[in-house]
Amino acid sequence: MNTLHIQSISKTYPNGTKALNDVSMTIENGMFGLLGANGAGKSSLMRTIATLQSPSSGSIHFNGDDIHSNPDTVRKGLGYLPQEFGVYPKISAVELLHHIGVLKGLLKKKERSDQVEQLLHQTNLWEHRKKHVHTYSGGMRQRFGIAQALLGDPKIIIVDEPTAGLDPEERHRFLNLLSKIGENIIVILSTHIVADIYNLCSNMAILDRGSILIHGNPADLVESLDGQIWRKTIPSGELPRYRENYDVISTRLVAGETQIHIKAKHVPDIDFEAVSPNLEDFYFSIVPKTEPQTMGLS
Ligand SMILES: Nc1ncnc2c1ncn2[C@@H]1O[C@H](COP(=O)(O)OP(=O)(O)OP(=O)(O)O)[C@@H](O)[C@H]1O
Repeated sequence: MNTLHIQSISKTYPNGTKALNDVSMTIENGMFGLLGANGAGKSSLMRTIATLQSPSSGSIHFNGDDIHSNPDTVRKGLGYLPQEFGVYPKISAVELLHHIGVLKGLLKKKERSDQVEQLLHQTNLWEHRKKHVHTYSGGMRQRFGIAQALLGDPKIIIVDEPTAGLDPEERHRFLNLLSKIGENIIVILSTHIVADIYNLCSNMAILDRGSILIHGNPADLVESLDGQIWRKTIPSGELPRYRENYDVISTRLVAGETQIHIKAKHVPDIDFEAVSPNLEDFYFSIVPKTEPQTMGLS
């Protein structure tokens, strides 16, 4: 079992932005989802775990090693797929993987070739291995990103917003790949897509303005709202009145009509309908309301 122990991490950038504020949690093997709106601090936390930046205070231990005191030891066991992978050189996927493998210290050619071949099969890129990576579709690039992250047999993989811009089929394929990988190592998935976390992750945390609001098992968190979510379709002009009188956690347009979800321990009014809560309801019920909430966290 691998263990990542994050203790009281804070990060303030030189311009004074406080991106992380006293973040603590322990992550073990499996898929861990980090959910939060734009600017919540997800990438800052990912980059700190990946040792690409140091925290202003606090520490992170991976299997007992302090990762910022021993970055080299930790980097060997770590794979990172950043939000922006950058510019791809005009060389084939197989050549690029060999190149990255050498940078990761896989110096024995035979061992490297075996890994590259196995990863190209695992990510379904074998038949495209001779194509230049810059000609790949978005989904293929992301799968290539996972292949390079897995080179060197890491014990922890960090993927930052990996499904942004993928079509539904590519997204499905990519997430299946991640969940298989997550059986044996730690996979940390940062996203603002709630469904991805609910479907894949055994544990998750919600980050809001640099702080962890809650962490736990997604199904348990959702279950804690059982019997407390109510739905009603209303004329959109009446929304302000409902906001005044009820705890409206989210609104969505359904066939041109406004549907609201409210949170209440008892049926709020005769024409509200009880609904089974989902992770979106949980998210909106816990994140402080700064502006009107809409379904979908983009
Ligand atoms: N290098 C930096 N210098 C200064 N401020 C930064 C830097 N990187 C991020 N920030 C700021 O820190 C806060 C957290 O940003 P971060 O990118 O970690 O959030 P995020 O949850 O990953 O958001 P997104 O989903 O938009 O990527 C934001 O206010 C952002 O503008």
